[in-house]
Amino acid sequence: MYDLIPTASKAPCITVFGVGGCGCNTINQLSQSTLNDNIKLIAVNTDAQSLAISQCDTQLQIGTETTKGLGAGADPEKGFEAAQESEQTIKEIVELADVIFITGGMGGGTGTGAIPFIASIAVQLNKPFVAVVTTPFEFEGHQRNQLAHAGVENLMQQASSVIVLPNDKLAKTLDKKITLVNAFFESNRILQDVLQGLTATISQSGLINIDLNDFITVVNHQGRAAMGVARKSEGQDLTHTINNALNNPLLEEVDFSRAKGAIVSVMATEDIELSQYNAIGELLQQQLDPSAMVIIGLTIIPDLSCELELMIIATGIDSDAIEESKTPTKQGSSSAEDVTKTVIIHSDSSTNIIDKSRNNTKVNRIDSNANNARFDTSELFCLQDFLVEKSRKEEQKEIAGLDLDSPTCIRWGAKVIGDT
Ligand SMILES: Nc1nc2c(ncn2[C@@H]2O[C@H](COP(=O)(O)OP(=O)(O)OP(=O)(O)O)[C@@H](O)[C@H]2O)c(=O)[nH]1
Repeated sequence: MYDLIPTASKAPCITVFGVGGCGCNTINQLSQSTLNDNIKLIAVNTDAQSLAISQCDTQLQIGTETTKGLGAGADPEKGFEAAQESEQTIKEIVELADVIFITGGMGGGTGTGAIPFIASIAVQLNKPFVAVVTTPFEFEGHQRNQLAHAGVENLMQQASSVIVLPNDKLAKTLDKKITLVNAFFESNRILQDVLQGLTATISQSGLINIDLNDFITVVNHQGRAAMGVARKSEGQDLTHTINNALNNPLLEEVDFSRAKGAIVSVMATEDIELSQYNAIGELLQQQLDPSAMVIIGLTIIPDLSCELELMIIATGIDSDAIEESKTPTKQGSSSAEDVTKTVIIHSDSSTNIIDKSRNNTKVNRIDSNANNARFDTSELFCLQDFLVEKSRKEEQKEIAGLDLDSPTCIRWGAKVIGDT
């Protein structure tokens, strides 16, 4: 029923498409940070000039015939046609990925038109993906906003997990004197935080890995997705940190309790106590629907600059829960400072070149089952056994005695994936 894959096996290939001007800015920012080398960043644009100044290693100019190297002129039809013209190349890139993130700004031509197209290819090729898009500032005008909202709706037809970062929310939350560039930087940093958290836990670098199939199950829930990040400093209350993550000021106000699933990535120093890890699970269960499938991964980062960091992606939130929850029902609020974080996951990230020779692992979609609560505190107690076992094995400097009947979290040196 299960295949055992040795630790040395490859981590899932995560491809991030940054589409249009906004998407390319995000990708540029991401390329400055330290990322695992299983993450491929692709800057996609119609605008050749903008790509020329991109710092990202892999660039894809789409629609060379359609826009002649210029932008799509705020015409989503053109953006769509441009992506269609480059369908074959997009397919080749998507085919090589195990998990896909697509990011960009809605409201212009390239992002609004090409993001849903790339999403449709991911669906065709049966790849799990999450889309993270911005909506325009109010001052950008009614027409841009309308285009953006139509674009989000269009994307929702393709994507099961769509996270919306309203730029207007940025304007209201951040210091009034902040420059536009810095405001964009804050917004782009959210994606950076989430990606770093996710990749550490989906990859094999986590102490308790999020199984790729669990990830697929959660992101396949139909409906909106939302994400939140927060950090806990010494002496701060854990409940406060969780509330901060659930009330992230830069995101749409959503009612997390209406989510059908959540992926939680915990990053902590080696000093994390079992009781703390346990408390995170219990507190989250109080905040989320009891039937929600919640999966929690843990990554130990010895030189983490705070006590603990938390990243939550909640999925399967129905659209009504977005507009209805203008006033957060949960206690606590957070400031932009709360979401500031620096994570060093791997120091060996190098190139972002796509390796076309790489064999691709086919990822099957799994039917989601909202009533199947995955989070079970009994698993946490296995952690203690796991830690004892780990230190014993480290002393002996050997990996032995894998117990196939044990839950994933207590198997050291092996990753378990479900039937594929
Ligand atoms: N958060 C954030 N939003 C941005 C950034 N750059 C642009 N935007 C937003 O994204 C929307 C779309 O702008 P672009 O991404 O430049 O447009 P495009 O998709 O390249 O489309 P065309 O220029 O028409 O080809 C804008 O209306 C802004 O609201 C950025 O760096 N960060």
